[in-house]
Amino acid sequence: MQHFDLAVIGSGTGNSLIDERFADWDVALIERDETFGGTCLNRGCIPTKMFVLPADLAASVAEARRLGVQLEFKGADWPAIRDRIFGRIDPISAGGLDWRERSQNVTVFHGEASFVDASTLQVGDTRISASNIVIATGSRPRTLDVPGLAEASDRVHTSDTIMRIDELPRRLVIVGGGYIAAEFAHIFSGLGSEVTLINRTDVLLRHHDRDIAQAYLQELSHGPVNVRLNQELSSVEKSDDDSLVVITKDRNGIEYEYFADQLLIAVGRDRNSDALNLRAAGVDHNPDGQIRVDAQQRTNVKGIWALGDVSSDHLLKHVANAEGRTVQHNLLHPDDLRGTDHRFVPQAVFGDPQIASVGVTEQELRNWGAPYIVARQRYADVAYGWALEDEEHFVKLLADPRSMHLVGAHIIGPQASTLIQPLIQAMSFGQRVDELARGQYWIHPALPEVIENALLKLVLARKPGEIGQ
Ligand SMILES: Cc1cc2nc3c(=O)[nH]c(=O)nc-3n(C[C@H](O)[C@H](O)[C@H](O)COP(=O)(O)OP(=O)(O)OC[C@H]3O[C@@H](n4cnc5c(N)ncnc54)[C@H](O)[C@@H]3O)c2cc1C
Ligand SMILES: NC(=O)c1ccc[n+]([C@@H]2O[C@H](COP(=O)([O-])OP(=O)(O)OC[C@H]3O[C@@H](n4cnc5c(N)ncnc54)[C@H](O)[C@@H]3O)[C@@H](O)[C@H]2O)c1
Repeated sequence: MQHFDLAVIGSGTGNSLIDERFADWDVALIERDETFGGTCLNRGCIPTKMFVLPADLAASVAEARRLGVQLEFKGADWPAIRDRIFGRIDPISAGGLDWRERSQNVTVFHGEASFVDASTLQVGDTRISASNIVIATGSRPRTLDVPGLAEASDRVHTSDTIMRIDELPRRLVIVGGGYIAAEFAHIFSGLGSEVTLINRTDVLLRHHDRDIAQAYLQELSHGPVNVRLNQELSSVEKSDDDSLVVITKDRNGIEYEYFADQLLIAVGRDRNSDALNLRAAGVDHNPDGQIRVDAQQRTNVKGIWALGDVSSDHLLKHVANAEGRTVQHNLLHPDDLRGTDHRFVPQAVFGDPQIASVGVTEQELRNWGAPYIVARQRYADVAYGWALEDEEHFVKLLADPRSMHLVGAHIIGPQASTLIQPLIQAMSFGQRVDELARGQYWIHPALPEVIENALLKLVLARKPGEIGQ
């Protein structure tokens, strides 16, 4: 049996952690999928955002009209967009595998890894052992089990397959109300599909601050997407003209029918720990399959580490990357272990509108009974917002009135994912609201003035009894 210094399971973030500092380690990298490089590259963050940009351009026609510029949307060439995107991504994935297979010290195993014991893995017919094992197996789309879904599988998709379809569907039904539903609703409605989004509750983007989630729902409902709330998928049939008939039920048992060409299921993700035979290694996990790790990314079994979607509370690539850096450091410096900083994890939804957030929501602060001050700043009330003729969008900031540190920042509107960065920085480095607002220039009349003004409102919101240092 071949022995390695390190075995890494999963070629997403797992592959990135094997850098030149491991040049004198004998490493095994195991991947079960045909494509190399994991979710973000092949079927996640990167292709979705490459589709979002053309959708943004298509949607800008309506924006332009409001500003007196007559643009015309003549349609989207889906095959050309798809082939451009995957014509870029697929070679990166193939090139990554090729490069890895030629690495002197790394052996790539193609197959599904499972534990035989705490230091032994089975991959197909091959058995290997390793002094350290990193589990970086990610997550996969959750599927639903309703009648008719399997029979219609050629037109039922998850985020794994929807981006590769042959043509832009005339009618797309999306089931789900989270990140993936929001981003694909924008992509397909922007490019010209009739999109119906069905969610089982009355809240979309449920983990976001309630004001932001409500504003998003309002805007989506008044835009090109047909939003249907409080309905659950109950079955799928085919109509006489070969359309998909998506049948849902509300809480009173009333049935609804939607006709579609394609159906996208976006109801969350399951962690890829079920195939690993964790019991053989004694690795602890939660009932939902989330592998338990400490701040140093160690499982309960010495020498077994985990990172990314399979173990993290945050299913986000920047978090997987940060956890990967922790594992790298800790493998290389076993006497000087570091932890991953999960204090201020930002996230952005690249829908229309964009949403970005970091820190806690107002609802969380209320539930905890924590003191807070809040400021809301509309885009409409800063100069660049005038240029945008913006009416709906805003920044919402939450701070601790005693320390004047930000505890939450939530933005809905143009460039939200970029605007939020100075707030993440301030929270991470412990800058006070007043320092951030007045300790630097804010370019006039650029859009970040919406952040500056929100910060100034927070300064004014502090009552005399709440003066900090
Ligand atoms: C549509 C979509 C859009 C997204 N957009 C964003 C975004 O904009 N920003 C963001 O931060 N995050 C985004 N994410 C989330 C992000 O893609 C993930 O958080 C990230 O890719 C997780 O990385 P990972 O290394 O943990 O897992 P992965 O990249 O999924 O890698 C795990 C690998 O392990 C392999 N594997 C699993 N089990 C085994 C086994 N037993 N043996 C061998 N190999 C195995 C898998 O095949 C896979 O290749 C998005 C996700 C999706 C689905
Ligand atoms: N921009 C980004 O950073 C980005 C983009 C896409 C995905 N992601 C990551 O991927 C994760 C998964 O995304 P997601 O959108 O699949 O999950 P999600 O957890 O964000 O949303 C799942 C949605 O499905 C609904 N749902 C669950 N079960 C259902 C059922 N049986 N019937 C109908 N609806 C049901 C839920 O109410 C919820 O609205 C996200 O949590 C996020 O971390 C991030």
